[in-house]
Amino acid sequence: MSGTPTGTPSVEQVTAALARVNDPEIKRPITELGMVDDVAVSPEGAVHVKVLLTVAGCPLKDTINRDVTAAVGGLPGVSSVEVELGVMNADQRQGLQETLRGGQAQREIPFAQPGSLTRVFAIASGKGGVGKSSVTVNLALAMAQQGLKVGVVDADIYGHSVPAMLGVADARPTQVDDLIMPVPTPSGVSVISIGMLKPRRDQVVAWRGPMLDRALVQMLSDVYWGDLDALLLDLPPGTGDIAISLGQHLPNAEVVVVTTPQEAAAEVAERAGTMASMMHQRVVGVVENMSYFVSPESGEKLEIFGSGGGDRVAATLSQRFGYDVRVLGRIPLDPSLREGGDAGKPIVESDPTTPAAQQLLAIAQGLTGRGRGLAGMQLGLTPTAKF
Ligand SMILES: Nc1ncnc2c1ncn2[C@@H]1O[C@H](COP(=O)(O)OP(=O)(O)OP(=O)(O)O)[C@@H](O)[C@H]1O
Repeated sequence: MSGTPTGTPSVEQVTAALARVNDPEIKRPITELGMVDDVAVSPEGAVHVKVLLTVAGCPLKDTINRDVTAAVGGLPGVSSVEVELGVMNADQRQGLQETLRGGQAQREIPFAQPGSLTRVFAIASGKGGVGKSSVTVNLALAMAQQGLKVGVVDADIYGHSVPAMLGVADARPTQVDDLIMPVPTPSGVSVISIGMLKPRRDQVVAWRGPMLDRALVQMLSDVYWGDLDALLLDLPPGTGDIAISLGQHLPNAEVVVVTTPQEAAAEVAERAGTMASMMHQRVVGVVENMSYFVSPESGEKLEIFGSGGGDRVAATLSQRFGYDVRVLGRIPLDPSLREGGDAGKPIVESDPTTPAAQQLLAIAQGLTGRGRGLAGMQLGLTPTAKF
């Protein structure tokens, strides 16, 4: 489409430029989401754009303002850009929700639908503190580095540490009526945490089965995840209510069991793996974390937590399930892994050449690189599970 006779862009050309601006949370063009309310171009090339935010006080309004200004300001003949920010009314928000739900009024878990192309990985452990959350965030980032669209659900009611590890500790999700936007993180993965659903951040969660179940379903169905290639869930340690709920709602989840080399940790990890199998989920492998420490002085490999835990869990689960459960990788103890987590910059991003990061990158590759053949499929014991 050509511009106006005076050389200024037409409204259509401005709109076409706006179609290249994505809403930072929904990750779709603002033009598709009904967010562009008005476009006007003066004969002198001054452009006025009215953008409707989904909610008042949208935390990302500055990003939207900047992206719109940059997209329109780059057009030839534009002398100035004025962005007016408004807020959607109830009807417009309703329309947005319908667009996002693909016209479906009913809320459902998209990842449990037949034909869903999202790989769901549940990261489980027998006991706390073995590094399950660290493994989850690093695998998520490693998969994002492979070019995949990745979401993370922090379902660990005891320790929701995932947002901090991803650099969004204090973020709260934007809510458009009853649709929740996952929080975008600097590394490109989106996250929602059970901690974000609490009315107050410092509130202690004392939820029992049904409330936890509702919280899990909410994180899976009320959150607009868009088209994800992979969804990773950080489960609470052990074999509690969340593990049961997950088995019921997402039987197609592939379970990764994290353990340390220690005998006691391995024993409870076996229970967590067995629980997943009872819920008809497939255990795709074992990650042995804190496997060893290389002394910086002598270069000696010190087995601080003993040895053999990963192999033991893999052997026991293989024997119990009658299919091969492999050790996917062994991650050494590395202070920079902890520091990366504390700083909100996981090690695969902050220190990717370390042996720990290399192991995590290889584990992610092993999980996603495998085709969608039989090896990646759930056992097929439930009618809902198709992959
Ligand atoms: N390989 C490692 N090297 C050094 N520190 C590690 C390693 N793995 C985990 N850590 C550190 O150990 C602590 C516990 O890890 P993390 O929170 O990931 O465990 P978790 O199993 O998710 O615990 P919880 O279930 O209690 O939340 C964190 O401080 C983390 O930085």
